[in-house]
Amino acid sequence: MDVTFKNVTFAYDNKAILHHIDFNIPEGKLISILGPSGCGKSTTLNLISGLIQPDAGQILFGDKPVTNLDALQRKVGMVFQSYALYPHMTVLENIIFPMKMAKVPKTERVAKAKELAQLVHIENEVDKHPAELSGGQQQRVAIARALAKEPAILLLDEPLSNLDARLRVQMREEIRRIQKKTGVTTVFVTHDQDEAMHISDQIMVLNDGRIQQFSTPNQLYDQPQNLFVARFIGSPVINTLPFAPFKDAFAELVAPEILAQATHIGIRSESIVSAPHQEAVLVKLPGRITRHDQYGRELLTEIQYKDQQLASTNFKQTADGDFQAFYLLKKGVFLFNAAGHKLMGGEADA
Ligand SMILES: Nc1ncnc2c1ncn2[C@@H]1O[C@H](COP(=O)(O)OP(=O)(O)OP(=O)(O)O)[C@@H](O)[C@H]1O
Repeated sequence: MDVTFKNVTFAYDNKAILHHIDFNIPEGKLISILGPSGCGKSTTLNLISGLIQPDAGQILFGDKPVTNLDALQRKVGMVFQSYALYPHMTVLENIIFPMKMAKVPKTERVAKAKELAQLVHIENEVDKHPAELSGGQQQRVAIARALAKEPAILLLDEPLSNLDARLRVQMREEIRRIQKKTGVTTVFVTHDQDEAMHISDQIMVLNDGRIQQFSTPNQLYDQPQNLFVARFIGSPVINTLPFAPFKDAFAELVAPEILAQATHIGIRSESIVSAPHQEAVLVKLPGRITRHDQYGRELLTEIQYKDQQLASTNFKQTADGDFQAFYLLKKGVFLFNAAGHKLMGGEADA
């Protein structure tokens, strides 16, 4: 089922949380809502679920307006950070519970619960109680229980934050697999850009109750619409510097109106190279290597250009203090105006 928000606004006690939000979540896709703490991610999810209602605007599931329907009527499945399993019930009983509430006949619900246990790879633990399971296993049960309702939409609110780093990576792959297998439209809330980038068909980047960009992971990285998205997506974080020291070097490269408006330049670390190979070069600049740091496989090189420091992850090792030319590639260099809007970079032919 696809989900549409039309001009949705929401406030807590007169404090505006979401401002005129418009979006469409396509059917059968996995969408992440990504943004810093307090930006309105859970509020957006709760509006989709029907736990809260908007102050203005419309919410549709498919063609059907659901703005005034509660969570039960909307048929959503929810999984939270805390697994919220029933401790006195076995795994199988936990998965069965929503079907029991929906008065699904007994043999049918037991068969369905076993099928779901298999889907989430928990079939060998069905007679255990939640306390006997690891965090990852408990989250599998929570997902199976949410799917037992045959929800129109599956909503996951930071479901992996209680797991350790390795298990998080494993479980995000699992969620992706389960979502693909079931085809259920899924909305996943996270503040972890790496998680969102790996799991999603599309990512809605929120900041301060406003959608900054709603695109595929690659588009967010290669074609950020503003400085916030450019800085929020990507690791290491993009170099963002004042444009003034670069202005002369860019005079021949960009239109005069862009040159006049640009206040900041964003440069991805891999777009700063010591020698260009096949890639399209934007500009050659003089610089001094000030530092090299090896982090596992990654060599991070610090380059001084005029009074600015740039970090590259795509540089050949040379002696520190060396003067040498470096190159900025076309791909991964962006110019922004004072309001943070992108003026140049990330075009399809770059
Ligand atoms: N029940 C509530 N009453 C009043 N204010 C609330 C309530 N719930 C959330 N807020 C406020 O609404 C804003 C958005 O909260 P929300 O939980 O949607 O953010 P979030 O992006 O999910 O954050 P986090 O990543 O920290 O969970 C925050 O400023 C929060 O303090």
